Amino acid sequence: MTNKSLLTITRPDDWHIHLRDGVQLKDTVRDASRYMGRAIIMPNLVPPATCTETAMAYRERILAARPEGSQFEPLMVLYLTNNTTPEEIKKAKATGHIVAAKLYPAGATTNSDSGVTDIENIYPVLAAMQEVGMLLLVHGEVTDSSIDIFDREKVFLETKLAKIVAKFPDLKVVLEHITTQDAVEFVKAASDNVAATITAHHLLYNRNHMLAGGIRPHFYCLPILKRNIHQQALIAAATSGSKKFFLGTDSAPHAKDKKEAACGCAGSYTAHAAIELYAEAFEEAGALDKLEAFASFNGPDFYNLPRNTDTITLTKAEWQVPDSYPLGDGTVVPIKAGDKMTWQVG
Ligand SMILES: NC(=O)N[C@@H](CC(=O)O)C(=O)O
Ligand SMILES: [Zn+2]
Ligand SMILES: [Zn+2]
Repeated sequence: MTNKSLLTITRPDDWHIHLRDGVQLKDTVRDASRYMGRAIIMPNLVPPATCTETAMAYRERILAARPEGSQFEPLMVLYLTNNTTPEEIKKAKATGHIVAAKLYPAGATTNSDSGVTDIENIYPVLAAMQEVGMLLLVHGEVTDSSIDIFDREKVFLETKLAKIVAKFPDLKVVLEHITTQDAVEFVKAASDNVAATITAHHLLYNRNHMLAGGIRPHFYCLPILKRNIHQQALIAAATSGSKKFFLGTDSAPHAKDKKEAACGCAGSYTAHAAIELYAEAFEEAGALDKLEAFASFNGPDFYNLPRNTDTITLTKAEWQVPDSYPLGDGTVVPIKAGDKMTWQVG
């Protein structure tokens, strides 16, 4: 339902989020579970969740960190390494709680050092995933230091992902947090087994927001914000009505001092206002009527899970984002810190 000041949609889910661990968990889970029904929980912990036991133990810690009465459901993901076995995939799948495995090319992003060094190393694992129906989630960037950082996603599609989807046509693949027109085109041209998540920050911002008139470290995330034409292509994809694109915030908190540093960490925090940020982007594009499918239908449909059956309501009401939020024993500076937002849930 839409009218001038209210927007009611089926309860959304977040198909890509980092909740971290330890003392940070109660803060990240509180924000993530505010209205998201489920979330795909990224496994790039230190050390990463590489086996069924560690992923399931992490799930228990997340469940324990939920606010009283919360029904928030964490959907777990195995972190693929060169040593992952097909047996581990089958064991993980049998739990019913581990729904995907994540390919981090080694060194591509935050906590990816244990990732896969050569994708051919995991072909037997991908075959097992295809067989049991476990999704492959991909951080799609090459790590070759000779490739320009702004080209790493495009080169990954051409040199790596094209091979994977050709060799494993029945494997369901989600290209995570896409940032380029090239990725939009790749996903559109691929079979129905290939989809993509899009973050709110890649819909709202381009590299000028990060680099023009001063460097703004809280916009620094991977894959890095690209030029405006890519932002426009992402907006067009998200609002197109195509079932291949869905909500994944990639909300990735780092403590303030780890971002505001000579060598700052990659990752932007958006879970404090996830659907509100997407609503601003969709409204700006004149496509608020497309938000529900993107946020609440396309994800569960692709994962073969039921859609949520209840609703949330966004209200057109201005509020100011705090300068920071607590994050364990430190703080995190969220996207739009100190700025006004125009949609509110509640
Ligand atoms: N997106 C990021 O810039 N950072 C993520 C990792 C990731 O999703 O690549 C993180 O864990 O901090
Ligand atoms: Zn990533
Ligand atoms: Zn991520």
